[in-house]
Amino acid sequence: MTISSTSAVTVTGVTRRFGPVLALDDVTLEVGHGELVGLLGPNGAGKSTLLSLVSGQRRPDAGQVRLDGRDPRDPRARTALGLTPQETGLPATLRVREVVDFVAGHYPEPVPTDELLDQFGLTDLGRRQTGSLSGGQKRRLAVALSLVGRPRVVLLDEPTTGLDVSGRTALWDAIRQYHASGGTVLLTSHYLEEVQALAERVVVIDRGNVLADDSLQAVLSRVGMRRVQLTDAEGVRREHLVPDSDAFVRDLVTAGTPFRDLEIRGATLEEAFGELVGQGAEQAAGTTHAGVTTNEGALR
Ligand SMILES: Nc1ncnc2c1ncn2[C@@H]1O[C@H](COP(=O)(O)OP(=O)(O)OP(=O)(O)O)[C@@H](O)[C@H]1O
Repeated sequence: MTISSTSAVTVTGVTRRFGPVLALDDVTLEVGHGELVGLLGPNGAGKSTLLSLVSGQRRPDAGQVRLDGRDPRDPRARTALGLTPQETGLPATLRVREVVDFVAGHYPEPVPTDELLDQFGLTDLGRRQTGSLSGGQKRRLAVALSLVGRPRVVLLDEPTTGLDVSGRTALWDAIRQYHASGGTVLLTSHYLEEVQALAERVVVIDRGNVLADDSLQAVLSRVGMRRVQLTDAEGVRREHLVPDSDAFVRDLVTAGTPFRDLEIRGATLEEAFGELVGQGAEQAAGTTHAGVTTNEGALR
């Protein structure tokens, strides 16, 4: 892979250990300006470690990380960076508006506080102390704070975990709006639906290794199976995973098998992810089977 020094983020041959744990194993990744990249992987895959290296919080044991062409441990490289870590410690006695004003005060051209609060549905909570906010409200504020300085690059570690459906949708809109204005986003998520809804490019990581790095469409197409759903003559809804749905339906018709309410769709990102991570685990363990636990589209 050719690494360009002018990319938003470049990670070249990066290895990071924590004692005996190899969190990242010779990882190379490039994120161009204006890209929206979803970083997927099961628990402990190395996603947060990667973000902590890109944000300059940690140093790689080997390899190089660059943010806008600079070492992210240099504070000047981080002036154009926004970050929402998995957990954000908000000062409990400060009001929402005060926290936004405080963070905004560190930037030359911050988003006006009213505009930011409105964008994240926080206007009515502006006078509330952050300690009294619900988990979902705190999360929305944490993501809002990452955008207050009009960053060029934003790293979001599981931005919508703990949010209800409307909170998640509002946050997706805010992320899309930021991206549409030219911003670069690297986000991790356990919600595959979220990555499928937002990302143009997907990087799948497991056990510190990049298993796939491709467009969303290309990752989806790795799972060649089609899902055919139909209701049979007894009124029972049945589902078939088949490589060629046209041939499958043709065979049903030729055989005179009665069916109704036919639905055919391609693979979801969840299926593609399961296949990719399953393959990686098989290679690592030399086994023939590996499972991925899924729960309502969330990977844990
Ligand atoms: N400070 C640390 N000390 C020791 N081990 C660590 C430390 N930070 C991370 N690790 C280990 O490194 C590996 C990668 O962790 P990381 O947090 O990057 O995974 P992740 O993909 O973000 O997982 P999750 O989806 O659970 O957040 C894990 O085995 C983790 O236990």
